[in-house]
Amino acid sequence: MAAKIIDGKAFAAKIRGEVATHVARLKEEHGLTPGLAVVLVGEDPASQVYVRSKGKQTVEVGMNSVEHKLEPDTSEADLLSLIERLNADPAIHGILVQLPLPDHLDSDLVINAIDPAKDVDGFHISNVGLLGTGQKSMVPCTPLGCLMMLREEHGSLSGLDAVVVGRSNIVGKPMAQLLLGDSCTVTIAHSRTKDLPEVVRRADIVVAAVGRPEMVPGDWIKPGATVIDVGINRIEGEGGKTRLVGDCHYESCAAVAGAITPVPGGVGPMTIACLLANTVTACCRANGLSEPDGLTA
Ligand SMILES: NC(=O)C1=CN([C@@H]2O[C@H](COP(=O)(O)OP(=O)(O)OC[C@H]3O[C@@H](n4cnc5c(N)ncnc54)[C@H](OP(=O)(O)O)[C@@H]3O)[C@@H](O)[C@H]2O)C=CC1
Ligand SMILES: Nc1nc(=O)c2c([nH]1)NC[C@@H]1CN(c3ccc(C(=O)N[C@@H](CCC(=O)O)C(=O)O)cc3)C=[N+]21
Repeated sequence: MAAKIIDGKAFAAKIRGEVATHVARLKEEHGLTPGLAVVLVGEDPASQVYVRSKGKQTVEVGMNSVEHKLEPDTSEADLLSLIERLNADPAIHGILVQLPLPDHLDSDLVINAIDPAKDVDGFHISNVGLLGTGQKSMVPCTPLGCLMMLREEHGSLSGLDAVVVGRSNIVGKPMAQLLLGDSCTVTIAHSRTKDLPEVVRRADIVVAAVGRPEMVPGDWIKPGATVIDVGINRIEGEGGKTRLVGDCHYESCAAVAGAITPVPGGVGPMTIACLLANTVTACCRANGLSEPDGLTA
C-alpha cells in the first residue's frame, strides 16, 4: 500500500486541545463559558450515537452542553419555539439541529429559524451566502474538517484539480466553495454526471460524499492523488456484525493514492472537532472578542 494514511482522529484531538485552551482563556479572562445546544427530534439510532458523542466531547473541552431530545411527532411550531428560546439565551452560543429531521418537518424552514450567528453547522442561508461570496461566516463542520486535512497535507491547494462527488447542501456544495476559495479548479459530480470514472481520474484531490458504500474503486484514482472519504456507511460484515465503510473502496484506493483518510478515524472525528471550534468562534464573535486563529477557514 502506497498511500499515506491521514489520521483524522489524531488531527481532531489536536484541534480539541486548541479549543480547550481557548475555552480556558475565555473563562479566566472574560468569565465566559461557550455553550452548545444540540436538538434531536426522534429516535434514529445513528443520530443518537452522534449526539451523545458531541455532548461528551463538548464537556471534555470545558464547554457547556445542552441536549434537547424531542418526540418524533413534535410539531413544527414547538420546534420553532424551542429554537426561538435558544436564539434568545445568552448562555447558548451554538445551536445544532440534528439532520435528517422527520418528514413532517420542513428542514429549510427550521434551519433558517436559527440565529445565523449561532448556526455552528453553517447551514443557514445567510451563512451559505456569506461563504459563497467569500465573506466571514460559520463554515459547515464536515467540509471545514476536510479542508483542514487537505491544507495540512498539501500546504497550498492553489491550481490543483479537485473533484467533489456529491452535491448535498451539507457536504458537497460547501466543500466545493471552500476548495474554490483555496483556488482549486473544482468539479462537482453527482448522480447524473457523465462518465464519473473519467472525471474522478483527472483529480489531484477527490472528496467522496455520496452515501454509497465503497463506490469509488482504486482504478478511478489518479496515482498520487489525495482521497478524502466522507462516507459513513454501516454494512453487514463477517459473522453478522455490522462494519463501518466509506464511499471509497479503501484497499484499492490506498494502493494508488498519495494520501487517504480512513473510515472510521478520518473525516468523522474532524467534523465533531470543527463543531467545537465553531462554537468557540461563535462565542468570541458574540462577545466582540478576537477569535482564535486556525480554527476556521
Ligand atoms: N463524516 C461525517 O462527518 C459525515 C458523513 N456524512 C456521510 O457522507 C455521505 C454523503 O452524505 P450527504 O452529502 O448528506 O448525502 P446526500 O444523500 O444528501 O447526497 C449524496 C450525493 O451523492 C450523489 N450520488 C448518489 N449516488 C451517486 C452515484 N451513483 N454517482 C454519483 N453521485 C451520486 C447524489 O447525487 P444527486 O444530487 O444527483 O442525487 C447526491 O448529490 C453519507 O455517507 C453520509 O453518511 C455526512 C455528513 C457528515
Ligand atoms: N445538523 C447536523 N450536523 C452534522 O454535522 C451532522 C448531522 N446533522 N447529521 C448526521 C451527520 C453525520 N455526522 C457525523 C459526525 C461524526 C461522525 C464520527 O465521528 N464518526 C466516527 C465513527 C463513529 C461510529 O463508530 O459510528 C469516525 O468516522 O471515526 C460521523 C458522522 C454529522 N452529521
